Amino acid sequence: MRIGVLCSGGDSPGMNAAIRGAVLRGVDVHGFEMVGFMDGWRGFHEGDLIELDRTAVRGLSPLGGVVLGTSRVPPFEAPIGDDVEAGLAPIEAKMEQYGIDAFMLIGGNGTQTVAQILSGGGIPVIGLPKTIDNDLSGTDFTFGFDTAVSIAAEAIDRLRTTGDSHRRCMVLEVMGRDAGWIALHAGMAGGAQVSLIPERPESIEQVSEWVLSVRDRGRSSLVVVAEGFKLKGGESVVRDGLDGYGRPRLGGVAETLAPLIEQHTGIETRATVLGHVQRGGSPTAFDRVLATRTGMAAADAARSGQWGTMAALKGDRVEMVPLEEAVGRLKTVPVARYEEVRLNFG
Ligand SMILES: Nc1ncnc2c1ncn2[C@@H]1O[C@H](COP(=O)(O)OP(=O)(O)OP(=O)(O)O)[C@@H](O)[C@H]1O
Ligand SMILES: O=P(O)(O)OC[C@H]1O[C@](O)(CO)[C@@H](O)[C@@H]1O
Ligand SMILES: [Mg+2]
Repeated sequence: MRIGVLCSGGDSPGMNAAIRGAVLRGVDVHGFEMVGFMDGWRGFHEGDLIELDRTAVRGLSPLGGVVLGTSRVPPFEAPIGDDVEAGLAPIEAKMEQYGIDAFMLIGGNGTQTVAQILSGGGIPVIGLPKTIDNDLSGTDFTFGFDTAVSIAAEAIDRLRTTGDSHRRCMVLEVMGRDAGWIALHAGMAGGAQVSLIPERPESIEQVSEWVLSVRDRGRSSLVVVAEGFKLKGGESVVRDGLDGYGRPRLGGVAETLAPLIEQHTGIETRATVLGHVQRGGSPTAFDRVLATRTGMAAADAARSGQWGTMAALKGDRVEMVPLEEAVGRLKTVPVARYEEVRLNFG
C-alpha cells in the first residue's frame, strides 16, 4: 500500500512528530510506501511530493512547524455538489497518477471535514487531528494545544512582573477563533485575574469591575483574552484581509479592550498580542508523545483497513473514532468549565 500524507490548516507543534510516528510504524513495521505532499493540497495538485521513509523523518520529534509545509489551499476545484463521484474524480485521477491508495490527512476541523467528504466518496482516508485551539470534537486534546498553553502561560508570568512593577493592568491576547481553551488553560496556569473566551461575552462594565476589585486588594490585573472574544452586544475584532479560506482574520481584541479598561477604571492598561509565537517552536514533551502515538495509531488503522476514522485521544488511550464524531460541531469550552473559573475573577 502507498499512502499520501498531507497537512492543511494552520500548523501546530507536534505535526512533525506525528509524521514520524506514522512513518516509523507504517513503513518500518507494516511495510507501506509513504509519500508526503508539500504545502497541503498545493503539493497534491502540482505533483510536489517527497518519499517518506525512516531517513526522511530522522530527528523530527522535537522540531516545530511541519517539514511538509501546510496551507489552506482548497482540495476541490468547486464545491462538491450532489454528484460526489464527479466531484472527486479529479482527486482520484491524481491518486492514480501518483500511485496513491489512501490518504492520511493531518489537520483541524476543516481538514477532517475534507477527510469525511473523501471518505464518503469511497476514498480511503484516515484523519490525524491537530490544532493549537483544541476545538476539534471527538478527541480529548489535540497536539499543539499543550505547547500553545505553555507559551501563553509563560507570557502571563512575564507580563505579570512588569505589570506589577508599574501597577498596570496587562491584557494578553491569545489565539482561539471560536473556542477559548488556550485562554482558559493559560489563564488558570498563570493565575490570571480574568479570562475572556469567545463562548461567553462579558460587558466592559463587568470586566472593569473585576479589574477594580483586584486594585482594591492591592494587586495588578492580568487579563487574558481569546482573539474571538466579543464584548456583550459587540462583534469580533478583525484585521484587514482574509485567511487562505476566505474568513476574516481575527486579532486585535486586546488592543480594543485595553483603552476601554483604562477609560472605565482609570488604571493604566497595556495590551500584548501573543500571535503566532504561540504556534511556533519546539513542541512540549506531552505534544510530542501525543503526536507520535497519533501517527502510530493512524498507521495501525491503515493496516487494519479502518478507513473513515480519526486517531483520537480518549482518556489515556489513542483510539480510532468515526470522522463524523470529529466534524460538524466544534468542541467549545463547556459552560461549567468557564463558570468554575469565573467565580474567582477579580
Ligand atoms: N467544508 C469544506 N469543504 C471543502 N473544503 C474545505 C471545507 N472545510 C475546509 N476545507 C478546506 O480545508 C482547508 C483546511 O481547513 P481550515 O483552514 O479550517 O483548517 P483546519 O484544518 O480546520 O485547521 P485550523 O485549526 O488551522 O483551522 C481549508 O483551507 C479548505 O481549503
Ligand atoms: O494566521 P493564520 O495562519 O491564518 O492562523 C490564525 C488562526 O489559526 C488558529 O490558531 C487555528 O489554527 C486560530 O486560532 C487563528 O485564528
Ligand atoms: Mg479550521
